[in-house]
Amino acid sequence: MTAVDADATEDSESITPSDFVVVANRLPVDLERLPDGTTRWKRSPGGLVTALEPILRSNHGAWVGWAGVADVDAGVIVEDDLTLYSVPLSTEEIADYYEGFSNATLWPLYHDVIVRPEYRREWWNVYVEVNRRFAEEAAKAAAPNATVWIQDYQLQLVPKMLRMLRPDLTIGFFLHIPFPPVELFMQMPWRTEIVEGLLGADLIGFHLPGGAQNFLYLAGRLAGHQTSRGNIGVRSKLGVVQVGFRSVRVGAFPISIASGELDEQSRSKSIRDRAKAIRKELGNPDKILLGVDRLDYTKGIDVRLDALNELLVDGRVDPSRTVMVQLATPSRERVESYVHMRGEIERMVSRINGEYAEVGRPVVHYIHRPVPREELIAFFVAADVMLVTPLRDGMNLVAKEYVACRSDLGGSLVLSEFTGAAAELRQAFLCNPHDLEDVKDKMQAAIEQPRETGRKTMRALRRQVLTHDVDRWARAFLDALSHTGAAGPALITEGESGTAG
Ligand SMILES: O=P(O)(O)OC[C@H]1O[C@H](O[C@H]2O[C@H](CO)[C@@H](O)[C@H](O)[C@H]2O)[C@H](O)[C@@H](O)[C@@H]1O
Ligand SMILES: Cc1cn([C@@H]2O[C@H](COP(=O)(O)OP(=O)(O)O)[C@@H](O)[C@H]2O)c(=O)[nH]c1=O
Repeated sequence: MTAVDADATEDSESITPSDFVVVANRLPVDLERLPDGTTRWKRSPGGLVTALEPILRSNHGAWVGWAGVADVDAGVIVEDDLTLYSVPLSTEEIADYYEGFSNATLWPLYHDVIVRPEYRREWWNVYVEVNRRFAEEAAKAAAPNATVWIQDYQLQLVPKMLRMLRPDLTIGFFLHIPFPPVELFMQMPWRTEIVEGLLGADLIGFHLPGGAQNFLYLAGRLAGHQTSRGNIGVRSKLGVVQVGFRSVRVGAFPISIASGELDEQSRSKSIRDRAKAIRKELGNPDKILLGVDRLDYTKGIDVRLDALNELLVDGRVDPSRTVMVQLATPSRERVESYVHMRGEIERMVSRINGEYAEVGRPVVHYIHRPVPREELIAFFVAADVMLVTPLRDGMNLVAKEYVACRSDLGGSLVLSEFTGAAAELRQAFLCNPHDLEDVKDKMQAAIEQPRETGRKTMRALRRQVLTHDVDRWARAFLDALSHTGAAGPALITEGESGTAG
């Protein structure tokens, strides 16, 4: 392991621990290795950072996570009111913990086994070891009676490990991906260890009541604990698991985006101008269809390409007046199923273009690299039809971002029923991605939607997205956590209080 520039990092022994600690697989910054061998930090503020940054800063918070590159020990980085504790991972640990157990076992199992999960003991052993290191780092970062919020499927054992190290802490856990149906979860050879790992938390949050309910049932069946019986609500009616003297709460807290900020950004002149320029660069088509995803088999990029192909074959879409843009960020590129899927998608794009493109006028524009934020917003503003067709997705923030960017009330959203977002965006063109005819019908209806109907629909969608932002999500979860039995001193949060209870 090489150490990063000693001037930028500090020795963890000399740092004051924090009252609020976030623990996630990735830090909110990525370390970049430059061609000359030196490194530099690149901020990657996603929705989670945006939502938590004010709370973190008001509480002199800390973030524990991996810096995104192998074999580098970045140490502890102290910014004004925020301390970053990096957890170094070796090349072998990335292969076994991140690419292996997290993304070739848990990810496919939790996404309805679209791809067959691989159960390998050596991956599990490294997952346990790496989770232990995250727990140890979190224990160092947390002040007495602090609140610690652990994020996502990569770290499901951390709640129990951390509780054993630091019983004084209030511990929350949030799962960003779906929690699977009971029958699928039962495949997992280490199912009891995972359920018990999560039960180390005081509050376990899921996007949807269904996932929370599945977990509640398994806590009784696999770990033998007493559980509450009533239905779990959205930000309300939490379930309870009795773990000895501790009551663990289980709830549904659908995540969202910084919608107000995005709405404002999308109204700027520079974005509007860029959106117009994009349309012109695409040859001024009547309709621009857009897909924006990590290149992941869960996202159903193949589904929408298949549907478009058939609509073209059937003559229901005119290739001279319609263009599709697919922005696909590279993701988990060393995992076999991702390599395979990339080949499939690229074959489908060339097949459509081979049949229907003219010289200088492809029907499908495919970009396989990360797109800068401003450019992405301009694409949202330009697109007439947004295609969000996952086979399964925990939430899907892209769907909400598209809606937040449409203050002009233009555009239509085709949205898979198998996303968390579909539970909130009911007015979208909801489709079943397993039913190709349904996807084709919804795509065609979205393309042909009359302007006035579209405006009404978009107004309703925007009301939902603008009133349920990521700040509300974080506050609802943290308020519920502060009402659990174990809670220490309340955190300083801003604005109204959440509705969970
Ligand atoms: O860190 P990576 O392996 O590059 O993957 C990126 C993130 O993907 C997943 O996102 C999920 O969280 C979103 C926000 O809650 C949700 O909208 C989406 O449906 C999920 O797929 C993953 O859960 C994160 O941990 C990854 O960092
Ligand atoms: C393609 C692309 C996306 N983004 C941003 O990434 C996130 C994606 O979030 P979502 O919940 O839809 O899905 P996953 O977490 O990936 O499973 C969203 O905020 C996009 O705007 C981006 O910044 N750049 C890109 O090229």
